[in-house]
Amino acid sequence: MPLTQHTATPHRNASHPHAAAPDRRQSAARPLTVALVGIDGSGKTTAASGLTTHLTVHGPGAQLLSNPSGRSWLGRWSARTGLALPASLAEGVETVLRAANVVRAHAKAASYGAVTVMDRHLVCQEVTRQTRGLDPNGVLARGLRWLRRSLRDPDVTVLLDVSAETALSRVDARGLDSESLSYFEDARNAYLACALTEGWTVIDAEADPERVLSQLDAIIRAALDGGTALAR
Ligand SMILES: Nc1ncnc2c1ncn2[C@@H]1O[C@H](COP(=O)(O)OP(=O)(O)OP(=O)(O)O)[C@@H](O)[C@H]1O
Ligand SMILES: Cc1cn([C@H]2C[C@H](O)[C@@H](COP(=O)(O)O)O2)c(=O)[nH]c1=O
Repeated sequence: MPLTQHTATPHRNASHPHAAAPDRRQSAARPLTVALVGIDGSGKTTAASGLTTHLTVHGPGAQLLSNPSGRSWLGRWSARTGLALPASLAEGVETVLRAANVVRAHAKAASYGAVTVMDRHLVCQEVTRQTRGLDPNGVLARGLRWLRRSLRDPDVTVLLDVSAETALSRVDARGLDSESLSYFEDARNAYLACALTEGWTVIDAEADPERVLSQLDAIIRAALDGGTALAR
């Protein structure tokens, strides 16, 4: 199934350390939502956090919203209890949680005056499902597609691209979970196909974190300057 995406002086928010109120002097900048996507280990969380801090310090302000599926939570629960959900049930839970988190993030982004950085988006779950060979016409798959059509696309979606080998070595070094090289290869190909169809920006995320950050900063500045962000 081909995947398509139809889809300063910061004031710290005590409830979210990465949320900063937009600088009033600069909040004339139109709000912009950027979603970072890519295979596990591509550096989304590292880049999203660095970008949010950078935009908070240098303007125009940013908030970081993660869109997790609860995989790490489920993994920890399994390790603690010695229980494991059947794969299909676990996948269902992940899909529902991802969808709920994305809906909540979009609601928060809509009322935020500066840059919202999203770590993952709905397409991540679609790529995961496709790579795992799940039914593309099941209720959850159709629900994800409906949600993508219903929600406004992020203004900018950036694919952090790394080789399957790099992803595998980073994920192995992190030691939280494990995946096979072929899983990463398939998932990477699915993301690249999607980027081509949707015209996403693809960046080389093999580079060191500072270089990744400077590429992202340039993309955001161009989008803010060039009017990619739509007036709301
Ligand atoms: N540009 C980089 N160069 C080298 N190592 C990196 C880079 N970016 C991230 N890493 C490291 O790779 C590992 C995975 O990074 P991170 O958690 O940011 O990736 P992710 O895409 O969010 O992964 P996942 O989707 O599995 O949560 C971490 O140990 C991180 O320190
Ligand atoms: C594949 C897989 C991943 N994890 C961990 C590794 C990542 O940090 C997060 C990604 O989670 P998300 O909710 O999909 O954003 O989950 C894991 O714990 N177990 C796994 O099998």
